Amino acid sequence: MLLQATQLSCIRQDRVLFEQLSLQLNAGELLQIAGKNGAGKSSLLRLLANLATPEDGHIQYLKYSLTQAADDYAANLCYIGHHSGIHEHLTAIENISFWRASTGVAAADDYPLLAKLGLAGLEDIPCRMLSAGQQRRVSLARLWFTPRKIWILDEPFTALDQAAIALLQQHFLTHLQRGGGIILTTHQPLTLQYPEMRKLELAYRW
Ligand SMILES: Nc1ncnc2c1ncn2[C@@H]1O[C@H](COP(=O)(O)OP(=O)(O)OP(=O)(O)O)[C@@H](O)[C@H]1O
Repeated sequence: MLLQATQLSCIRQDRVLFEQLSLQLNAGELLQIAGKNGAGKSSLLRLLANLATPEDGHIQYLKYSLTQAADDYAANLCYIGHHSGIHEHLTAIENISFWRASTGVAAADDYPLLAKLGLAGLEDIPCRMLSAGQQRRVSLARLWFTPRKIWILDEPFTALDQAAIALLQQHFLTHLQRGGGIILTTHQPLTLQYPEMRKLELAYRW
């Protein structure tokens, strides 16, 4: 088991988004968190990414609590939230070089990767000049070179066209086959069959 959350509670603006919520993520598994707008999906992902603390409950990475193993967990996690996380003044190549350097991944020729992501010819212009979908592609490029076991992805398909969604879903499959795990939210249907896939529906609570 990669990740286990036990009896989590989360309160935002005096509203209990969820309580006594437990889940687990195994190697090779994709877990989709579903629910209406405002149900608390992003809030749950932020707890699972150790970016916020639950009101109650605890989270374990392997057999360690996140408070004990925060650094180890961070080194094995790739979290991509609603915002692209790219530096708009830097080019796609510079953004990737920055991520590589900041996560200790060796430098490499990233032009082929950007071409694979449909960004050929756009590698060396500031990202602010790219379209929303192209910026999203740059942001997601991390998933192709970051050797991290757990991916937590908040609406990864936002702004992507069908071809990019298909490419990303195929890459999910490769990651799962290598023993990684994925937790994601999406309002769009997943169109690939994954060997181990579960869906957790978060009810909207008033
Ligand atoms: N940092 C915060 N401070 C105050 N309220 C927050 C905060 N984060 C989220 N909320 C509130 O918590 C509720 C759940 O938000 P969240 O973003 O988790 O929902 P969601 O299920 O991801 O929604 P969507 O499908 O629209 O992305 C919302 O009503 C939101 O206003």
